[in-house]
Amino acid sequence: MDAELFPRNRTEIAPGAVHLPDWLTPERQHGLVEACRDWARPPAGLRTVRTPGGGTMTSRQVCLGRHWYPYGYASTVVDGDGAPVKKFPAWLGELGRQAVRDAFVNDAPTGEGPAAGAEAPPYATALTYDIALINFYDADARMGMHRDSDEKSDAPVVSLSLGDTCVFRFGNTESRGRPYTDVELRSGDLFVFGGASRLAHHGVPRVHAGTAPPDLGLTGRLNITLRVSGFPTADPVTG
Ligand SMILES: O=C(O)CCC(=O)C(=O)O
Ligand SMILES: [Fe+2]
Repeated sequence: MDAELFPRNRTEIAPGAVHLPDWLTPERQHGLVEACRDWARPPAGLRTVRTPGGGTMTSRQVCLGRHWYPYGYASTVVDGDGAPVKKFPAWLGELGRQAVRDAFVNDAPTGEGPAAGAEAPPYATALTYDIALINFYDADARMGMHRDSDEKSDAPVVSLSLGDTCVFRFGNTESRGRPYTDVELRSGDLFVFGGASRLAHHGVPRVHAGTAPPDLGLTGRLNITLRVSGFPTADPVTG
């Protein structure tokens, strides 16, 4: 690990919102980048998202389990090639549960990947993650302040970062403005927001180009958020 003047520790940014630096091992990061490359291929691959006002999002996106479009979920790419959304793999759901377990255990280690045998909060094992939104950011991409509010479940959102470092702005539930906290998310970092922070506004005002770990083989930034849809008709996941 790089020598740091100030070590990066587990930090509770707001009630229910936790940053765990270096949660993913380099090997796990590599595996996730490879998986993202596969998911990004058509059909139902990486696409530019058009907003109802006629704008476009600068990050590009691919979804698993359910297709997100502004502002809802569908089983096909209704605002793209029309193909069925790719399956959400069971192993990704297990990673989501592990993330929640580690995020809400105070002494979760960092730099060693998921903690083995950490005691789970009682609800963590029952969380059925079934949606992934994967955003790819090039050097100029941003994401405006928004809330993740199209899910019908209040389960925590699990966010995994790969590649370039970004500024992640984590705000409040009332407005897109202050108060907010800017957090640097680097490759391998985990951020989980649930509880009182589940509907907090957040965004990505800046990506620091060229900061990805050289060995990762990724130019740009990938972010994977795992969500529980809470939809009664959610398709079963596959391995
Ligand atoms: O890229 C990020 O870190 C945040 C992504 C996000 O907020 C979203 O996908 O809803
Ligand atoms: Fe979001």
